[in-house]
Amino acid sequence: MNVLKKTVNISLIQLAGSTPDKFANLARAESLIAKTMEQYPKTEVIVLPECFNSPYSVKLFRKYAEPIVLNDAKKAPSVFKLSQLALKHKILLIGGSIPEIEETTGKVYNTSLVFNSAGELVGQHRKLHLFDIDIPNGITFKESVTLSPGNKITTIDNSEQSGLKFGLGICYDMRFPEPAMYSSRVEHANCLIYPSAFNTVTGPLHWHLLAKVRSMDNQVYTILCSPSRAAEGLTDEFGDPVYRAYGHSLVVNPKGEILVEAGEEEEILNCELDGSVIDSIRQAIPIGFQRRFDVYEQVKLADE
Ligand SMILES: O=C(O)CCC(=O)C(=O)O
Repeated sequence: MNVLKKTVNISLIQLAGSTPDKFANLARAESLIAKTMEQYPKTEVIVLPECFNSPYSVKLFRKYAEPIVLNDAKKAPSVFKLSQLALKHKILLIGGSIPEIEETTGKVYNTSLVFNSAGELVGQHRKLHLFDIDIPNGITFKESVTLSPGNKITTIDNSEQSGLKFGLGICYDMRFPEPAMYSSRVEHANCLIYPSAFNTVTGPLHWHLLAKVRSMDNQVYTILCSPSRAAEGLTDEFGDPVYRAYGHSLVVNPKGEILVEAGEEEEILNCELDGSVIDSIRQAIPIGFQRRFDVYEQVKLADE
């Protein structure tokens, strides 16, 4: 079932990599959202990148973390700002992700917040799969040093307003086909959205492939939004190299074709998602109902 009955105008903001000043990062997001609305006034949905308000560093996530409380600019300035911006511009805002602290447990999560055009929080996703990898002579990263994983698959239904019903994941989550399939097949999402920040080692290897395969397997749109790439050789307050995101934010259609793609600099992308493309590819290549769950019973997720 495809609930995307109209076209949706969507913009992705490939924001400059976050500085150590949280309020400067929020102000940057605010001004780029305003610029997007000026340049692309038909925009109904805006997507921001992973950790857009904080440096991407396991040593710093806790310092930048805020609780998810509404209407409290002091306690949760990023949450407040995202809500205000969604309301001001009357958009569905997929607010990248921010480090979240759960006050009752002291646990820190990498969390994506979604606000509707009334500025209401309509969904949130805690990164389900933490980015713990070790590629010799490539990159070592261990989010689990400070972050805890979320425990649920997130599908957000904004079909009444924008037409979008989307599976929401954060970066490394895109490597796992099961939640994407669950959102698309069981919950009938028409789009998968991943605020992300791949790097210069795994980006060239897998970024485009992953976006295309998630779209192709599920015959839905896939949207990846990254920060722009930081200059080479910068170090942070600990003397550690500043994380260099891959860039290349993009939108892939349900056929697996890239519709728009950014380079490595700060950039705004805009495109239209068209629900009829989902219907036509599903008719032409009907893998949705050709599945043989009678043969691979154990991986059955839902009947067509
Ligand atoms: O999966 C990858 O290669 C990169 C993932 C990542 O950078 C992240 O989850 O933040």
